[in-house]
Parts: sequence; structure tokens; C-alpha cells
Amino acid sequence: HDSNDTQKVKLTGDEVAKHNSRESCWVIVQGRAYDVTEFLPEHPGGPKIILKYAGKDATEEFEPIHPPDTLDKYLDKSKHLGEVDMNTVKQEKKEEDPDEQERQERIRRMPILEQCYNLMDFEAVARKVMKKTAWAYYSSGADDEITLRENHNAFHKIWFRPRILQDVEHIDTSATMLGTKVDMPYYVTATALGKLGHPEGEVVLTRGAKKHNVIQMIPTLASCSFDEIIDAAEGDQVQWLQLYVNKNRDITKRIVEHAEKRGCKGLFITVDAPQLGRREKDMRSKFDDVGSNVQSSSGSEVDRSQGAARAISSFIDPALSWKDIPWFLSITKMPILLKGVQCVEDVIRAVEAGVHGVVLSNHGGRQLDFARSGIEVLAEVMPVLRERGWQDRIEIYIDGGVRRATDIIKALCLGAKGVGIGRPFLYAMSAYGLPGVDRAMQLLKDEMEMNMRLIGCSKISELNPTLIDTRGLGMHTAPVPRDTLGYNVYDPLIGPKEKSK
Ligand SMILES: Cc1cc2c(cc1C)[n+](S(=O)(=O)[O-])c1c(=O)[nH]c(=O)nc-1n2C[C@H](O)[C@H](O)[C@H](O)COP(=O)(O)O
Repeated sequence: HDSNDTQKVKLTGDEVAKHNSRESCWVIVQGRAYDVTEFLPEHPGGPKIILKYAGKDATEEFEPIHPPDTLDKYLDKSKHLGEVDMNTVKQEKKEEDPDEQERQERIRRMPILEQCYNLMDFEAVARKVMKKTAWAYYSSGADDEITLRENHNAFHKIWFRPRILQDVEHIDTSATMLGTKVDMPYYVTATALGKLGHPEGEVVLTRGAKKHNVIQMIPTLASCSFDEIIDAAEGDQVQWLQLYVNKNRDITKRIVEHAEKRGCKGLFITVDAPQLGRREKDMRSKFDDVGSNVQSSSGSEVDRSQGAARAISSFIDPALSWKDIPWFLSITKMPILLKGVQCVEDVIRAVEAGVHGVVLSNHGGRQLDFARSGIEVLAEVMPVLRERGWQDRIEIYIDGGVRRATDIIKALCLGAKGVGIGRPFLYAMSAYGLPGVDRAMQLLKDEMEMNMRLIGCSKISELNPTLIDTRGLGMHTAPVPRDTLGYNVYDPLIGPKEKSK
């Protein structure tokens, strides 16, 4: 034997299976066994989901939700029990998902990538081929999803006033964001749980962003570990960090300092989610056993069926406030921006607090329903900043419902530095992997060049408010979604019972 061939005796499936209760709970993840008995009450997703896999192989359920370094980071080494001989593990017969057969058939018949001509096409395909739980998590918005619809709908209320006879032979779509030169004025915004849509997760978006020289905002709640996403970047590729602030500020400080050390060029503190929104599609999907008693450690009863969102977010500090900003400014040299600002008063406060920018955003309609779209808030903010001569004091971004290059152009005409795009790249990745993300970014670039040419501008700096008519922006038609129960319940045909004569 060579020296390090210490053939440790591997655990058998039967040995692990004996520890299948609250009193003694072992699980297998990626071929290794872990004693999670004492961890059960601390699990953010509640003990239920772990107990469902007590004594069994939990790898498939574990991977999309947890970065790979989770157990090393949060489970004491003494609870790492070592390798399991996976040949001795009885693989659970997965409860046949009735839809799975049909879904596989839809995957066989899905359109080829070249049949996708715009970002909405990817959504249409993803809806058909994604696992139900993944589609539910990505697509859901809060409550009646009015804001989810309004985000894209709002762009339809802005019309162009194009100029003619401007030499538009050469179009330059490049821009600068937080000092970084990018090929297009958008970034891939932070969206959690990338492995729900694709087995490789967020690193697929990293590769797409590199190819198209745009910035990726790394989510706190990524499926991949932060370092995996940083390591997937190439050369001088720039990434930003999206931060959910932890109740335990030491953890937050460590995350921020590590991100700066690894080269992140912007810190985006999410401020619109002191509690994650109620996303009913997500709640209805299988995650309801994951989202169970998330606050069990504090003993407070919470709604047991809060879906993945609540399960993965119980660490977020609802006490975060303006008084925390000086501390953030003291712990990092990265530019600090607030993501999820939704009225001009808070933009003024952000300038006075000394942050470097804001993202006008309602979290993709996943938080407060009836929050206004980012583009509408932008139209409110910029005139006030211009009045004060503050339009260049901070960098203003918006996100939410950006699906066309004309949406990007409208935001830039109003004065945004750039826009964040979320779901379209998730759907492109989930349906077609990296080629999908690559095509989506290429389509956007082609649209951008054409629309800039038609509006009469050859470079980003020429985009200005005279090119758009925003009079319709304040009109809120709330398209009632047809899938709400309220709509289905109301039925004039079934009136009160005719009184029998
Ligand atoms: C689609 C999506 C968005 C999420 C997102 C997850 C998904 C699946 N998650 S969430 O789980 O907490 O809701 C995050 C997140 O981790 N942090 C965050 O700041 N924004 C999060 N957002 C919001 C995102 O950063 C943008 O604000 C939003 O996606 C922009 O709207 P579009 O999707 O229409 O482009």
C-alpha cells in the first residue's frame, strides 16, 4: 500500500439508516454521512425537511438550495461521520411526479435555441420544461402578482420621440458602471437558487456575463458557493455582491470583507426585503415542507407553508435601518449601493447617507404587491435630483420587467446608469444552459443596436429625456390576473337558489 492508503472503513447504508429519528438523525450528502441531530432545531428550513431524509441520501434535495461548502461552514467537524459505501445505500424510490413523464416529453419537443427570438421566448420555453418547483420559485411574485405584471407593463406606457437624419452608421452600446467599462448598459442581477434551474447554477451566468462583457451581481442566496462563482470569473471580469444583511453582523462583516478581498467591485445591500414576500406559487409547490418552522429556534410560530423563500431567508435582519449605513461605509472600500429603493424621499436620504448609488426596484414584484415599477420611480426621482444638481452625485439603476432593449433605452433616456435583468437569464439558462444565456445576451445586443439607430443615437451618452414621452406613466391599470381564485369564484350564473314556488 502507499502510505496514505489508510482504507478507512466506509459506513454502510444500513448503519446510516438506523439513525432516522429526531433523537438520532444522520443524513448522507454527496456520499458522506453527517450527524445533524443537534442541528435540527437550528436548520433555517426547519427540522421537517431534514427528518424527511433521516437515515437516507439527501443529496438531490440538498444541492439546489445549499452552496457546497455549507456543511463545512456550519456543521461542527465532529458531526462529519465520513464516507458511505453508496453501493449499500438503498436509493429511495422517488415519488413519481405525475407531471415528470409529460415534462420529459415537452423537453423532447421543445423549440431549438435558434427559434428563440426575444427574451420572452425563453420564458415561454422555460415554463414548459422546468421542474414545477423551480418554475414556481423563479416566476412567482407576491400576492396577486400585480407589481410583477406592472414591472414590464410600465414600459408600455412610455413612447419614443425619435430624431432623424442623425449619422447612426456606427453604434456604440458600451457604458461605464461603478467605474467598469461594459459592452451593454445592463447587469445580470442577483437571483437566488440558480441550481433550481440548472445543475451548475450561477456559474453559468458568470460565463455568459464574461462572454458579453457585462457585470454579474452575485446573490447572497446562491446555490453555488460565493468562491465558486468568483473562481468561475475569467481575467479582469467584474462582479458585484448582493447582500442580505444577517442579524449576526459578524457574519455579515466576514462576508463583506471576503468579497472585497476576492475582488468584488460593488456592494449592493438589499433593503426591500426585511421579510421575503409571500409568493403563492412558490408556497404551493413542493417546498412547503422545506419552508416549515423556520423560526423554531426562537420558538415563534410562523406560517408553516412559506415555500423556499422563507426557508432560506430567516437569517435576514428586519431591524436593518439608516443607522447601519455608517458601519457599512466603515467596513469596506467597495462602492455601496442600496437595492430596492422605491421613492424619491429615500433616494435623497441615500445621497445624504453617503452611499454611492441605488437600484430603484421592487425585487421583481416578489415583495410588496402594488409597489410601483422601477421605471416609474425613476421618472419621479430624476427631475428632483436634477433640480438639486444631484443627478451625478450617485449612480442610479433600475430593475424589474426589463425584457427588451427598448426598455433599457427608456431607462437610460430617463437618466439611469443601467438596468438589472433577472428572470430572462434564469429562464434562458434553465431551458438551454450557457448557449441559452449567450443567445439571450446576443439578442439583447442586436435589439439595442437597431433601436438606438432608429431612435437617432449612436452612443449611450446621447440618450436623453427629450426622446421619450412619459405622460402615460402614472396611469395604473392593474390587469387582474386570470388565475386568481377570486376571478374563478365569481360566477353570475349561479345566483341564490330560486325560491321553490
Ligand atoms: C427572479 C428572482 C429575483 C430575485 C430573487 C430570486 C428570483 C428567482 N431573489 S430572492 O430569492 O431573494 O427573491 C433575490 C435575492 O436573493 N436577492 C435580491 O436582492 N433580489 C432577488 N431577486 C430580485 C432580483 O434581484 C431583481 O430585483 C428582479 O429579478 C428584477 O426583475 P426581473 O426578474 O423582472 O428582471
